[in-house]
Amino acid sequence: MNRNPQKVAVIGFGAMARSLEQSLKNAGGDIAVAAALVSKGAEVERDGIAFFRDVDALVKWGPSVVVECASHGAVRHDVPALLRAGIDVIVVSIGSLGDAELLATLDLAASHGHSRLTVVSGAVGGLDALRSAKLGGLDRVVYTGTKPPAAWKGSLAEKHHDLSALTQRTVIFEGNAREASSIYPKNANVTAAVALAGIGFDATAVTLVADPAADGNSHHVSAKGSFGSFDIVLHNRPLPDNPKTSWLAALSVEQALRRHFQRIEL
Ligand SMILES: NC(=O)C1=CN([C@@H]2O[C@H](COP(=O)(O)OP(=O)(O)OC[C@H]3O[C@@H](n4cnc5c(N)ncnc54)[C@H](OP(=O)(O)O)[C@@H]3O)[C@@H](O)[C@H]2O)C=CC1
Ligand SMILES: O=C([O-])CC(=O)C(=O)O
Repeated sequence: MNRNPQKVAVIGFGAMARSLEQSLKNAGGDIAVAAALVSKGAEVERDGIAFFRDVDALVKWGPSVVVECASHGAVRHDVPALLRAGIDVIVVSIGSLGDAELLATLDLAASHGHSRLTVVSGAVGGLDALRSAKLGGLDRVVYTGTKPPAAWKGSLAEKHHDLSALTQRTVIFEGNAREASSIYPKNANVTAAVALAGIGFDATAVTLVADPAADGNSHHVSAKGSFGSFDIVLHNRPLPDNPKTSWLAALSVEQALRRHFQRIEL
């Protein structure tokens, strides 16, 4: 297994990847983003980073681990090839895993390449408790996500609501995690994290809200089962470059990457 901390690559070089790169740089350790797979038309340059526009070229470069910070499409089109090539991948666009066929493809690719796919906790928390509670039996898991109207721009919510004219808390989606994570691929990956840790994509109830009074992205997970019950609420600050994405999601990627290089996982 290649564990060279200087051969870390990212997929995508948007708000989250840039936050990760800067945070690692500020920390000054030996883990650094050294390569990035970016979209064909992307015009990006950064000292010390090799940019690739094709997954095969990235495989040839030989990353020790790849951190996906891009999109559901990247998980679908690029991650299987990396896993098959024996490269471990950390994914953040986990709403894509609501597609059972894709999940099976990734599993097969990892098995073929003797590699490992790690799913981050992202912008949400309490997943360890949810995973434990699941073993005793869960009756109900409910997720409610609230973001300011601007964070829903460019999503399906815009078709049904005049987001800039909203004056009160407005429910923009009610359903389950499978639908939510697929309809809102840039806003509802957290529903997949909750679903995977708990009672699955179909049984996890989801409500998504646009609230002009919200000053960040809130995530409320409510679970009930044989263990008892819990309610966890996170009030996350967004990344400066992307109001959709919580800073905590970028930090969870960094944390997963640091763990990848630990001999003792803390
Ligand atoms: N698990 C969680 O809690 C969270 C997960 N996310 C996920 O993280 C992703 C990244 O977030 P963020 O950085 O804020 O988003 P940004 O939109 O700021 O950046 C994403 C970047 O990835 C690029 N990109 C998209 N698809 C590909 C691809 N197939 N190959 C290479 N580059 C690609 C985009 O380029 P271009 O525009 O040219 O396509 C863009 O530059 C989100 O799309 C979402 O799926 C986000 C928040 C929380
Ligand atoms: O970052 C967040 O607050 C949540 C998010 O966008 C997602 O789950 O896709």
